[in-house]
Amino acid sequence: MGVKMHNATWFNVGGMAEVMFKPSSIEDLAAFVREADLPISVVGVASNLIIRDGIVEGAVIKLGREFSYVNCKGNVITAGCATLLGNLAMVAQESGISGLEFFVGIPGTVGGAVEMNAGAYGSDVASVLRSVRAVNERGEVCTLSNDDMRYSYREHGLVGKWIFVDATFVGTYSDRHAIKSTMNEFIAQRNDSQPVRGRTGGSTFKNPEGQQAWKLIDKAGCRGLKIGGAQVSEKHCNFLLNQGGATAKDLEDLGNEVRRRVYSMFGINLEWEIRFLGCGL
Ligand SMILES: Cc1cc2nc3c(=O)[nH]c(=O)nc-3n(C[C@H](O)[C@H](O)[C@H](O)COP(=O)(O)OP(=O)(O)OC[C@H]3O[C@@H](n4cnc5c(N)ncnc54)[C@H](O)[C@@H]3O)c2cc1C
Ligand SMILES: NC(=O)C1=CN([C@@H]2O[C@H](COP(=O)(O)OP(=O)(O)OC[C@H]3O[C@@H](n4cnc5c(N)ncnc54)[C@H](OP(=O)(O)O)[C@@H]3O)[C@@H](O)[C@H]2O)C=CC1
Ligand SMILES: C=C(O[C@H]1[C@H](O)[C@@H](CO)O[C@H](OP(=O)(O)OP(=O)(O)OC[C@H]2O[C@@H](n3ccc(=O)[nH]c3=O)[C@H](O)[C@@H]2O)[C@@H]1NC(C)=O)C(=O)O
Repeated sequence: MGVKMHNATWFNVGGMAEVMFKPSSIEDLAAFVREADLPISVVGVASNLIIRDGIVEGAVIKLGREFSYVNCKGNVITAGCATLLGNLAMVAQESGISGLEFFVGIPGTVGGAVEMNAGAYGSDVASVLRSVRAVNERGEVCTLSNDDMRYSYREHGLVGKWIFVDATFVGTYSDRHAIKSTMNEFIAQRNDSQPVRGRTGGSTFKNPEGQQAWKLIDKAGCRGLKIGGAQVSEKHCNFLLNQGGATAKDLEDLGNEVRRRVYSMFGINLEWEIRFLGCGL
């Protein structure tokens, strides 16, 4: 028994969740957290996640489509945490609100972006977030300000477990055509440099301070390296790909081999940006 997870992930790998819970409202979610006597994990659309090949113990929560909505009030935009970032960027553009263009092309949800402080092309969640509502581990609904999040590069400084349910962003009024053309530029740059149509998890490692991970990986001779069905992308060597039939173990082993080679050449420990869930077989 259990729920197969691989179809729900960008890498298309992963084993079974013991329990999957899809809340349809905040009350539903909060009650589940209060009452479930199980370890809890959360997934968005798993575009930054390797779910290992064995079991994810306890309950995996994935917000239902009821959490996928965008509301604009002036230059303030509130989005449910299941909203796809591309949809958020599109609504902001149609409403003439600038600042959220960088979300176009990041294939995750608002919840995943708030957790990861997702960013691209000189901006990130920390630059545009006003506040976020979340359910804490006691099942209470709390509002956290941008300052409360204590954001830094691809992480927040919150303590404990939080399930984000909606997020409020502030942009600036601008011309719709100008916003659209910025978005088109970002899409073109990304299509040129990243394997966006592959089964991938985006950047595998954070860029070490003052360095670009891909250059270290390239110099360490890892471009195109393969383990099983997993391969370091030829196009962007900080991206891993499932080229067909890869297991989560192939991807994790390949990432660790890249880290080993980069460490032995440069003495630099690459830090995984991709998150892991569950146990191996
Ligand atoms: C082709 C490609 C390009 C990418 N480009 C970028 C980029 O330019 N910039 C960038 O920053 N990232 C990029 N990514 C990575 C990824 O899309 C982002 O990190 C995204 O924000 C993850 O969202 P998700 O819904 O897929 O989260 P998941 O991968 O499902 O989860 C990521 C983390 O967030 C947690 N999480 C998810 N939802 C919630 C929630 N509601 N409450 C609490 N925690 C939650 C999970 O537990 C996990 O720890 C890229 C990925 C791909 C595949
Ligand atoms: N399945 C995936 O996550 C992957 C998708 N892709 C790419 O995504 C595209 C669609 O893939 P496919 O699996 O057929 O798509 P689906 O429509 O079946 O859904 C893909 C994922 O996105 C979520 N989702 C889709 N639309 C919305 C929405 N409007 N609001 C909130 N969440 C949404 C789904 O959540 P829900 O559970 O609510 O249906 C599911 O987790 C393709 O181009 C594919 O290449 C690539 C790799 C993996
Ligand atoms: C994809 C992610 O975010 C990305 C984000 O999209 C981009 C754009 O802002 O900048 C970071 O990548 P990055 O530093 O590798 O920048 P990119 O824009 O992808 O590449 C920079 C330049 O290097 C070139 N490049 C990159 C890889 C490679 O193998 N060869 C190459 O020539 C690209 O063509 C581009 O001209 C983020 N990654 C990290 C770890 O910070 C992610 O976090 O998952």
